[in-house]
Amino acid sequence: MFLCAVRPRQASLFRSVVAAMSTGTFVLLQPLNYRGGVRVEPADSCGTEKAFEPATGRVIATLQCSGEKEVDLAVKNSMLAFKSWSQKSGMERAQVLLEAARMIKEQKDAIATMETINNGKSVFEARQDVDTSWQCLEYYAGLAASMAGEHIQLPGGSFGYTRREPLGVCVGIGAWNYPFQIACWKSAPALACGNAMIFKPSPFTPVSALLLAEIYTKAGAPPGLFNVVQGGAATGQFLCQHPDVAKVSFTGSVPTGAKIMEMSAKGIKPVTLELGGKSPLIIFEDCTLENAVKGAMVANFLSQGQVCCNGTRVFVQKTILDKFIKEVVEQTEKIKIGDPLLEDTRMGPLINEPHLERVLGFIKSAKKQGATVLYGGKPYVPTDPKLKHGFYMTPCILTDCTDDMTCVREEIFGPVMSILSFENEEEVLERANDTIYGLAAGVFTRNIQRAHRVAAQLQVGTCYINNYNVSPVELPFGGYKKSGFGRENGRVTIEYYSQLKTVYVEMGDVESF
Ligand SMILES: NC(=O)c1ccc[n+]([C@@H]2O[C@H](COP(=O)([O-])OP(=O)(O)OC[C@H]3O[C@@H](n4cnc5c(N)ncnc54)[C@H](O)[C@@H]3O)[C@@H](O)[C@H]2O)c1
Ligand SMILES: O=CCc1c[nH]c2ccc(O)cc12
Repeated sequence: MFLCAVRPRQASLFRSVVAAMSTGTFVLLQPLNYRGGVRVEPADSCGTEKAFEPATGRVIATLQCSGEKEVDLAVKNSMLAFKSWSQKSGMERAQVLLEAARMIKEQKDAIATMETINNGKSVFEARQDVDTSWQCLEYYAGLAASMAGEHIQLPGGSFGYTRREPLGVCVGIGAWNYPFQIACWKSAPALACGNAMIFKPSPFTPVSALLLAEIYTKAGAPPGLFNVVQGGAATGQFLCQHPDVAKVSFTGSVPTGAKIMEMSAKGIKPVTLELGGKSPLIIFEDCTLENAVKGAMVANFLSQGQVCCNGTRVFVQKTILDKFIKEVVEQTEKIKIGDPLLEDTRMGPLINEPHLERVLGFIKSAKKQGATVLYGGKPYVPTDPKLKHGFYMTPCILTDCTDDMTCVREEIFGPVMSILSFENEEEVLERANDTIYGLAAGVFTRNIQRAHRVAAQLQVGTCYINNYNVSPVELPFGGYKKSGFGRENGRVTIEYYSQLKTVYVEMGDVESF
């Protein structure tokens, strides 16, 4: 039996314990809320939620969902931290973020192991997520000191200037697919701008946000600057409705996003919504086929397909359809499914049983509607007996798909690639844009004019040319249409975590009536 984490001064012990950890051994024993720089049990609760180890199907924790009182305590505590933090210079804030980034880098394997145990993604991928996480902290540390306003000369020697100021206590609400990374992508710009943050992870993945909270404290953040409250929808509602919360940044589904927006509207709070997608990936006959095939795999099977921006509608030009299908099936057959903590595993289990059933249900309905299951799409039981109750399935390739099928219209959030064919550019653009979503898109072609022409016409927040699912922190990420608004990452995100004050300075006399 292992504890999930230890106090900051025991961090090296934590690293060695976690590094030695194997699938099926982990138990959560410590409190899971974080307030005032320490782990705490919630002051009150509104029910419980179970967190699983998806690889084995074991329950690793039963969470107490934080009630209204606990949420209020967390907000009050964060307001105190905000007072001192918001008065610090950008350079001072940067020092804390840089130290936290250094500690994340140092504990990369331990954090990735924990993420894998709680989420099910392969440890190979989880390490990449941790890299993008510390990079995000470093990036916003770099911007913190350069946050500045303008000086504007006015008639008669008068002038004005603007100040970029923090918002206050911001709430981050996360999805379960990138638990640690989402916590970093929200907290790093928030803290860099001088805000405090209360983060609520998905109840399915409560673990890694706590590791981040402990790291921030150890890096020198004042107690309360980054608090964690655990819980589900009710806890999320208490947070969004709290009058002293200044902003909500949400990552999750469209229906929940709509509710968050409604609650925030009542309190006139700004929101960032990072929602779902059904992104098109367009493969032209003049592409480099090998790259296009790899791109389609990355666009569909990373994190067991549980990625919001996945390119799940794969449009392939008719002239290369057969070659593409043959190659993509060959590559998919090679994906090693199994224990996500093993170094050579590339596909672990899905997040939980109901989600696995839901994904398999989409495949069943695709068949009914006339699609062909060319490969996979079945429950999978690894040979290792300890994994037999895990939530595994084989990656699925669907062909003979049409634009009106459910598998082509709805977000599946699992390893299911729908292949569609097209004749020409004009036609494919119209079909690619025929969706309520607008998170991302991809285009594979060696024709440079075509690549940019297509990118310009796709109604999406991110368009990949000759690659897919690469998210460097320097580039803004977010949606068009029902995939949300606001951005994470990139310089622009500073604007989403700050407000602009204008100061007018009179150099003459006041003119009266
Ligand atoms: N665009 C992006 O950046 C992005 C990233 C990851 C996931 N997603 C999307 O997230 C979805 C999968 O994640 P999920 O199942 O965790 O989504 P979800 O909407 O069910 O839950 C997301 C979070 O919202 C909380 N929540 C649920 N109801 C709430 C309410 N009424 N008020 C406040 N909080 C509430 C949940 O507890 C969880 O923390 C997919 O649709 C996926 O596309 C989007
Ligand atoms: O799952 C969708 C894309 C994504 C990957 N990592 C993160 C982190 C934070 C987000 O809001 C979205 C994503």
